[in-house]
Amino acid sequence: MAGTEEGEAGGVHPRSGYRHPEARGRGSRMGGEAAGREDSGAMTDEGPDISANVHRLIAAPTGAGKSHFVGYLCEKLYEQKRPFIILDTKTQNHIGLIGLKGVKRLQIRPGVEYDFKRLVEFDHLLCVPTIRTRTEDLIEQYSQLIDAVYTAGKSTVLLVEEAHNYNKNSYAPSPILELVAREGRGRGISLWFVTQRIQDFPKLLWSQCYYTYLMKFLIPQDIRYVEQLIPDFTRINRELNRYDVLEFDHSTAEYRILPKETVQRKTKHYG
Ligand SMILES: Nc1ncnc2c1ncn2[C@@H]1O[C@H](COP(=O)(O)OP(=O)(O)OP(=O)(O)O)[C@@H](O)[C@H]1O
Repeated sequence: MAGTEEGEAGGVHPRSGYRHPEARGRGSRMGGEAAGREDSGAMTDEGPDISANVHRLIAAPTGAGKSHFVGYLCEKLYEQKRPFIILDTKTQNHIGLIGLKGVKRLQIRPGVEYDFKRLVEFDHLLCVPTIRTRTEDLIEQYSQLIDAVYTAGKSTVLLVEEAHNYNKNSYAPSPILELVAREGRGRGISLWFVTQRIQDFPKLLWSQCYYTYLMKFLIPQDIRYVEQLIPDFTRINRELNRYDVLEFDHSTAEYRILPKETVQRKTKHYG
């Protein structure tokens, strides 16, 4: 693999976190929402833009830093007093977040029926499996929970770990994810999909995301696949160092690189 090539991005320092001028101009689905963010040439310290109630995709290979970054985003939501529900597929992945007061951990046990309608009353919820929960059963229960959130019109961010697992295949999205991706924003629900298998994640769901966050990819087929939605990705990927995060805004085709040093966790990450 090519190493990082500082200075490659048309005179813009690739580590500065500022948008590449050539990436502009794919039109805007978000109206003026992205306006007002000026290029200034200074190092960014503003972090990712999580203000908009929009769906997002976080994708990277295993070990690339997804859950570290997701935890960081949840800390930001928490600071802003914005509700979130994490649907985790691992027992320990996000456990550090329960260090934040009011974050409730719910262990989903196989075969147990939950009153999800009541659970959606919690503002900050971390759902985890037991070590014996099969993925299939977990996805079934999480799908019911997503349905309950949607039905209740609970305004929240739903973080869906291993989001590729919900779908029959990459052309057949899970019905509940498709429904919430299409209609959820109107009910205040943002889906934040997380996946380590970008090629298995349905493009139909990805196309509903306004922001994509990517860490460095190493497999050429994955890079070419990403290029279908982010045309310049081969070049951008070369600019990424390990754990750096690319924030790509699909409404403007602009991007920023968040250097790994800026993705600082307050709670402990056990991933
Ligand atoms: N910005 C960062 N700075 C320092 N270390 C980081 C950063 N991001 C991730 N790491 C470290 O990299 C390792 C892998 O990160 P993480 O667990 O988030 O990967 P992942 O993509 O979620 O992996 P998996 O798909 O296997 O769950 C962890 O030890 C984590 O602490």
